[in-house]
Amino acid sequence: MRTRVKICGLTRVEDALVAIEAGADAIGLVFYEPSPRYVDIVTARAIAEKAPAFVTVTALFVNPDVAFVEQVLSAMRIDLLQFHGDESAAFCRQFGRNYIKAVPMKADTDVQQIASEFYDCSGLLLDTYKPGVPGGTGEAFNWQLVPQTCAKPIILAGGLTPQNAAAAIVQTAPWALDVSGGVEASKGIKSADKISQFMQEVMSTVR
Ligand SMILES: O=C(O)c1ccccc1N[C@@H]1O[C@H](COP(=O)(O)O)[C@@H](O)[C@H]1O
Repeated sequence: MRTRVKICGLTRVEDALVAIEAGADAIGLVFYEPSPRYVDIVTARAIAEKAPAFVTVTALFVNPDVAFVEQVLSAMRIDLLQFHGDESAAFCRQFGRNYIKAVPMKADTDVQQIASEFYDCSGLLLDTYKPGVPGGTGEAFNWQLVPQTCAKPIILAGGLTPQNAAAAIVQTAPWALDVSGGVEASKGIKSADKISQFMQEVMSTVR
């Protein structure tokens, strides 16, 4: 089985088309204004419209207002919500949509307990913990912290690149990888070459 791939932080239609053509299973739109990958609703809708069937359009939020999430949901096709802040399980599930929850990984993070708290999530996205930075750090965490079994699908994130994607899969056997900065040419702008290399590395590790 090939490990699934989400390419996050798309800010341009042309980058989304490259990601989809390369075989991305999901694309991510960042609705968090401080991020260099932030997309406004008009741009996000133009990107989302390009996603064919079976490519999951994901909306990423960090501690959003309920009204803002609802505004995004009513403005375009969104298949999956990604919460990357301190949102509670009750907050995440109130929209009645499939969602994934980011987990900032520290040495003592209890992933099993979080899986039980977020029992209805579609996956836990394990990302690098960095004080004051909710995500998109471009830094990997200690993959030995990834549990070998979990009640929820594990999505590995944080500092993934074409150079470490295959090792990440071999070492952690995740359901999916989530990459943003590692396939960029510059902040917010994706590199077609890096996306292609990343997907080739993932495809080289079919299990
Ligand atoms: O990409 C961002 O700018 C971002 C901002 C706030 C929260 C999450 C963000 N991105 C997510 O962070 C991880 C890892 O990113 P990277 O590959 O290390 O750059 C990934 O899940 C992105 O979706």
